[in-house]
Amino acid sequence: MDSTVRIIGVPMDYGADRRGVDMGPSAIRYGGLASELEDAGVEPVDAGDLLVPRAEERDPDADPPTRGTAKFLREIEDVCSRLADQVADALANDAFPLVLGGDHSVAIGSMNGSSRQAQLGAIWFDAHADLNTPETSPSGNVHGMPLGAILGRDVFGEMGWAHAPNVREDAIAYVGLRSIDERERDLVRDSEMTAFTMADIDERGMTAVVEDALSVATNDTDGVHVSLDLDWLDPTTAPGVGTPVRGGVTYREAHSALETVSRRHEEEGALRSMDVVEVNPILDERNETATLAAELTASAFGKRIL
Ligand SMILES: NC(=[NH2+])NCCC[C@H](N)C(=O)O
Ligand SMILES: [Mn+2]
Ligand SMILES: [Mn+2]
Repeated sequence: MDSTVRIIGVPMDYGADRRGVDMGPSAIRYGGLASELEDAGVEPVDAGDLLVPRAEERDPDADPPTRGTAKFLREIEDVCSRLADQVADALANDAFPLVLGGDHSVAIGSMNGSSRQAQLGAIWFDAHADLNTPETSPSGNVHGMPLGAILGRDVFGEMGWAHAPNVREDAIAYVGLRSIDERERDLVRDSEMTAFTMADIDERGMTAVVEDALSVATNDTDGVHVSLDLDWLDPTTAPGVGTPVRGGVTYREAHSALETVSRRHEEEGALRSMDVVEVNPILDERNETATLAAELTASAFGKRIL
């Protein structure tokens, strides 16, 4: 790959209950992101962090923390709208937008910006389906809703900052699902999305699964958004996440998955945008999860062992 990668940090934790994921962008940078990307042969340009007002500094009278059952939705709208502009600006300037979260609600902004001028497919590397809406969410946490938002489900359909009309359900593939809420299960089953669970990875191997996911996401689209939630990995390998789930992807499987993505990108220019989310330095051990996030990102951009 010969392109410029524009790094956009989003130090936001409004979408998650456990504090600390706002420090993810710094931790991933300290984990060696820029030099890893250089090793991958791309030129990283760091655009710095978006300004995210701290929860403690909000005017308590301005907006209640919970709107319906989506906590901090107004704050998330503010951040994601600005993020979408930044992502669109990067693409307009021939730079590849790489968004560092932050909790997974940042994906609403990344995918909105990335799909403004293009039909966008997506691969969702995650333990969770993130398909809730304020109506279905058991927690009210927006990091469990980004795909519900993008697809314009329930109230999100009326929210232009959330709903991304150029993202078709049938161009989205999950890889590594293993924790789905009760009401979400039917939503996933009844959707047109393709869901590869951990069981599929066990049976068929990571490479075959990711090849299929890429075929879903590139079918009749202009490019693919890769959303990498670090809780996709097993918590023994990636302990620094707020919602860990046992039985996740191994270190080597994860690299293999992103190497498969990069190979397809080299062949057909499949990748359009990416976000790396849910790294929580407070819960991490000596920054290993953030370092892993940096390494996996480099694999997606073509870093190879040999
Ligand atoms: N991006 C994440 N880590 N999402 C976790 C979501 C957990 C749960 N499904 C919820 O809606 O609250
Ligand atoms: Mn997750
Ligand atoms: Mn997620």
